[in-house]
Amino acid sequence: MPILEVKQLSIAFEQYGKGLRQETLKVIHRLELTMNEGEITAVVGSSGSGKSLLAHAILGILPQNAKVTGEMKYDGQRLTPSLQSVLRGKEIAFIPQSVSYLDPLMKAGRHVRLAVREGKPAEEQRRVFEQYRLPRQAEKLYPFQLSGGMARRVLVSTAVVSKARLVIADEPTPGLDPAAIEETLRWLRELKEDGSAVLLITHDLEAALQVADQVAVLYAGTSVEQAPAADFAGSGEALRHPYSRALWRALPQNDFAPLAGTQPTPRALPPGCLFAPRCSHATAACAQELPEQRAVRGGRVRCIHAT
Ligand SMILES: Nc1ncnc2c1ncn2[C@@H]1O[C@H](COP(=O)(O)OP(=O)(O)OP(=O)(O)O)[C@@H](O)[C@H]1O
Ligand code: NI
Repeated sequence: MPILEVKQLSIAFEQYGKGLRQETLKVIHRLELTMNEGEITAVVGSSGSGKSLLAHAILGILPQNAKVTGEMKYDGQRLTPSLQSVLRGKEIAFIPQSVSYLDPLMKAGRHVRLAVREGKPAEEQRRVFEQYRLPRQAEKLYPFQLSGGMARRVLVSTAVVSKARLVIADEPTPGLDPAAIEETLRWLRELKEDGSAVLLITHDLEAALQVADQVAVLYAGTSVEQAPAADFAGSGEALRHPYSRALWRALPQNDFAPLAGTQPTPRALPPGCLFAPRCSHATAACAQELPEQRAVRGGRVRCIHAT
């Protein structure tokens, strides 16, 4: 049984537009994701594709003005707001995109001790600090006194001591040098070896493929494909969606060929398939309606032409 299933997730924001008229901005459209126990699932997509909103929806930390529809299941149970609040920070751990999620008034050691679920908090915290090469004195430091590298280690330590079954890491490698990226990916692999399922959110497909078992590709607020990581190979012939193939081909070790055009914004979405305006295979039928995501060759794809 999957540890997490997201089906037909849609998110809209009620907000005030020009002239204080209320408007509804649809940003996530029928997004789907399945995660298996003990696997690393990468969610890749460019800026604004909906990666962080997906994470926040799973955790139940979307802003008040977000309207959410669709279905999420954790370990076979409906992921309701009350279940989310029970699991959050415990069975489901979050390594946020920004260190600013650390409570500015809480010392690093206490932050980690509060997440300990098994064993003695003080002992576990010291053990994990050693494991992640955090100096003993760091436990007494406030977030603003930590270096960027130390703060990342504190965030990972917090996830590790919680022994979470599901760890969601939002963009854990932005702007890091190659050694720091390697290190962060190693931490994620260790979490997996310790039995956690890891959701790795990143715009860096190359980094994702170093650790992921499955890859979900997002575009303009929807999922276009979920595929085994092994399908990202050769010229991308095993992939099912033209956008996943384009992402793969754009990598430096492949054709390095950028895709022309830009991702549409929520205010200017095309009708039908959201990728159609940039797709060389698009036909008139593509503009009819947003295709459903369906099973094709051991993966899932949202494209009427995929075979
Ligand atoms: N609170 C909000 N109100 C209105 N629109 C929002 C809100 N939060 C996010 N959005 C919009 O939803 C879309 C998806 O945003 P999201 O933060 O999930 O993207 P992302 O894939 O995480 O991007 P990045 O790689 O830059 O972190 C974007 O178009 C964004 O502008
Ligand atoms: Ni984000």
